[in-house]
Amino acid sequence: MSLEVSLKQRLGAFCLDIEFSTKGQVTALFGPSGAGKSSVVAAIAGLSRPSAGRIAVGGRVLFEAGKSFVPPEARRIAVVFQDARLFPHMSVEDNLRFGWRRAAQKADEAAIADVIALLGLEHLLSRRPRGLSGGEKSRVALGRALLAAPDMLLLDEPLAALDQARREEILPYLEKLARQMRLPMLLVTHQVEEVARLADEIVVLDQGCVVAQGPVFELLTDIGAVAGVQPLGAVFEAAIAAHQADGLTRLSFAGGILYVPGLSQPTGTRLRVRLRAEDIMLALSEPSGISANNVLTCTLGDIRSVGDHADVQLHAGPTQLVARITEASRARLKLEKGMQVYAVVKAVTVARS
Ligand SMILES: Nc1ncnc2c1ncn2[C@@H]1O[C@H](COP(=O)(O)OP(=O)(O)OP(=O)(O)O)[C@@H](O)[C@H]1O
Repeated sequence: MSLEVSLKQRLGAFCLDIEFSTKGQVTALFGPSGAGKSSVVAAIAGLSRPSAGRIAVGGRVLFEAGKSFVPPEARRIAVVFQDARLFPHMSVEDNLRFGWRRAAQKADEAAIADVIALLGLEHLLSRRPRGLSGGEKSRVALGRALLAAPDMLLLDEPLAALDQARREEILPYLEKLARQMRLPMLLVTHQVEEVARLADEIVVLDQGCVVAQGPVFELLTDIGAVAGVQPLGAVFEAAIAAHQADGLTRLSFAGGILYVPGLSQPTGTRLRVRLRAEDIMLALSEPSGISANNVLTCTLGDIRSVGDHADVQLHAGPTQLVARITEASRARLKLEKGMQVYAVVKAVTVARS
């Protein structure tokens, strides 16, 4: 389903002038604090009225300046905020069922059971929000939003209020959501790791404007000054090729083979892999006698100097990677575009398919 956003809006001294469209299943709205991300969410949800522009979801026009303004309750858009905003006087189950009432639909018990199972809420149903952990509250808020049967889910920094441990607890649920539900999502975040794990497309905002947009696979390795989503690092799809006797799992991807500590999923499972720029070292000849499990043969692409380090694009077959090395190393290795190099990968992160 497509999301088309074009809007102009003055908020005090701040000017929002936004134009983007996406067909991604999960689109990340990324940018520094104060870039305008929440203001865009508010406009899409119908919580504010831009002075100019048009907003459409799946071709259905929700706002067109001077012509139409669909009120928030009729937009079929659910929003999950970082503070969960549960009803304190209702049990978890009643909070969840409230979604159905808002959507003015008859409760579909099978759908409710599915969402409860998806988000692992079975043992919390009779509890009140007050006693729940931050991660549990976020899961209930997600469940309530899903049960409103929206056309699109807006997630406004749903993990921002959580500590690292709670984030790790809820990220797998978001990954499952992204994989199992066909529901398009717009995820507001300023965490690259969340983008890398969840998103297909990114829209980068700065000072009220869109400064870059594109597929996650491209933008997270883009070393251009504007687009660069820091910290840089490649994200790409791989499949489990084999579980080896030495305990490692072999992954194959379009640019080669990677070995990771044993995974539990069966052979053939498709996964998303992240290789951070800082976790790649470069060598001019194929290294031997090293502890790293992964060495990829690559061709050098563009190189960009940033202070005392250089960001180097690498092509492993059709897969684009990026490495961050010191300027001193770049000079010593006399790196130039088109050279063949060996990328020694120090760490591989495996996320959802
Ligand atoms: N109603 C308003 N009146 C005046 N200024 C506003 C209003 N709403 C937002 N702003 C300003 O607009 C700018 C963008 O705010 P917004 O909350 O959209 O940014 P953000 O990218 O979501 O930031 P964060 O990541 O910190 O949540 C900020 O400078 C904010 O102070």
